[in-house]
Amino acid sequence: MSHAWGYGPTNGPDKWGEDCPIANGPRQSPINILPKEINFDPTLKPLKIKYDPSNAKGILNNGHSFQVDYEDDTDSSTLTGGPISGTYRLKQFHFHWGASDDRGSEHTVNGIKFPSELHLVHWNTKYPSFGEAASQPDGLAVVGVFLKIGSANPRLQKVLDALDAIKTKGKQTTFSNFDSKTLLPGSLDYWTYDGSLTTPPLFESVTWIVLKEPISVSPAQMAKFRGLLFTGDGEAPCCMVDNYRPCQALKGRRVRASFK
Ligand SMILES: COc1ccc(C)cc1NC(=O)Nc1ccc2c(c1)[B-](O)(O)OC2
Ligand SMILES: [Zn+2]
Repeated sequence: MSHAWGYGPTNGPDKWGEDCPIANGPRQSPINILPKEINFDPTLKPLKIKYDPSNAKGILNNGHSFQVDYEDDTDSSTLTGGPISGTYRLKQFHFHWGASDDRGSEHTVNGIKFPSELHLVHWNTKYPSFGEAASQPDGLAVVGVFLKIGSANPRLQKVLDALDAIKTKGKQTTFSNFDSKTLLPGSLDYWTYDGSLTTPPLFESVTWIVLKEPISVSPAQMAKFRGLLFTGDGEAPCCMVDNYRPCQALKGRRVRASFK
């Protein structure tokens, strides 16, 4: 690809392999989750999530999604337990969504797409920084949460209200005192497998932890996501929608469940 990657017809997921050969690697994400073919693994521990709301720093439109960034210079917002060993620090969270409610998630369950998927990104503190960890096989742990159309989710509202200030690519604003733990569903039951970033550079560095229980989002709230633009100020506007990668081949990988 001569131009930057994206989700359009000339720079979208089926073109990423031109610049990123790992796009066809052995542990690519996302995948379709088939619960009937998954074994409960009694050795899996419960997830332990400890987030400090004061670590929230800012919210940014990065031209592919929007992300809420966290202070990660101490162990005050961490993920431990689950399938991982050691301590992983929360770095950022972001979403993927569709142009309509029938698609938008990256992972699918029995082939079903959800309208959106939340990714909470954590890096392994055995490495000195996120940038170092991002390319290591055990570098990242991402908690994926499906969003399902239903009643308006009050926990999303503060994030949605900030989107007007970051409509175009490159815009950012301060975003403080937000407890991302409130975005999680009641149950922390999860599926887990070894995978990758779902956007270039597609590093095969992610232990995926996909929660079984979705959180709710209303159609009006989904419309707010779709009001963002992929494009920057002064460019021909292009709605930020369908910023999800299609499912990739499992290539023999095992998916485990933390629940029966
Ligand atoms: C240009 O992008 C980079 C350049 C340099 C470094 C070190 C990392 C990145 N990208 C990156 O971390 N993406 C990224 C990180 C985490 C997640 C995803 C993408 B996702 O799959 O969407 O969900 C979880
Ligand atoms: Zn993501």
